[in-house]
Amino acid sequence: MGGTFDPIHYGHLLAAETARETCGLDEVWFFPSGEPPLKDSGPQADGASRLEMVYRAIDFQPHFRAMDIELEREGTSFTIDTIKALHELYPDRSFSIIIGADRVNDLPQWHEIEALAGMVSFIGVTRAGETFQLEQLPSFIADKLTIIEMPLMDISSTAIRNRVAAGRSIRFLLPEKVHSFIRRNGLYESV
Ligand SMILES: Nc1ncnc2c1ncn2[C@@H]1O[C@H](COP(=O)(O)OP(=O)(O)OP(=O)(O)O)[C@@H](O)[C@H]1O
Ligand SMILES: O=C(O)c1ccc[n+]([C@@H]2O[C@H](COP(=O)([O-])O)[C@@H](O)[C@H]2O)c1
Repeated sequence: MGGTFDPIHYGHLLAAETARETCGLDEVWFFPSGEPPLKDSGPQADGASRLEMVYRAIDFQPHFRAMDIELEREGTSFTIDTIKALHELYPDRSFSIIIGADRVNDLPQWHEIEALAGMVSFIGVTRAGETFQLEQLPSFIADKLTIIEMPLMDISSTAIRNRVAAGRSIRFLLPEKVHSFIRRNGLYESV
């Protein structure tokens, strides 16, 4: 499960856990993007902080791992490059990409999407405020896509950053260990 994770929140964690359970995944690996593709602006927090927040969020979860694979790579963090690297490192594993409904809808715009669809399957998770536009997807994507439902959580990293900048509470939108890291380091206090 890739993401900007700026910061990671309970929407990400519940999507991952629901996908793991529903699709019988062995593990979920979280990889924060270095330079997210298709986003208008880059992350506000640096890569090391976003990775640290992921580590704190998944602490003690035996089926969750965090990877710095995209933070170590230069340039735009295209998923296909990550999957190629993971296939080299773990040739006996097969991979699924977990994405929310917003990302499912923009799959046709992903870099080298035909090749990517040949290498992975996609798990699309419901997201509050987003509707799947499945009829827009070419069959080579639709054939590799499983849609699953999670209890909807109307949480986004943008809303969390805006709340911090406005001096509002972000408690219970993300794990307490992430919350304390944000407060201690003064993250997101200005927009
Ligand atoms: N509340 C949520 N429910 C389901 N999926 C989510 C939710 N929030 C994020 N996702 C999914 O998690 C992945 C990573 O998302 P990302 O890190 O961009 O978070 P975000 O909350 O969308 O961030 P931002 O508000 O900064 O755009 C994406 O596939 C996204 O669709
Ligand atoms: O590879 C691509 O072209 C591509 C385009 C858009 C999004 N992604 C990946 O989808 C994941 C979620 O993206 P985002 O922007 O919602 O954080 C993250 O791992 C991105 O690198 C990948």
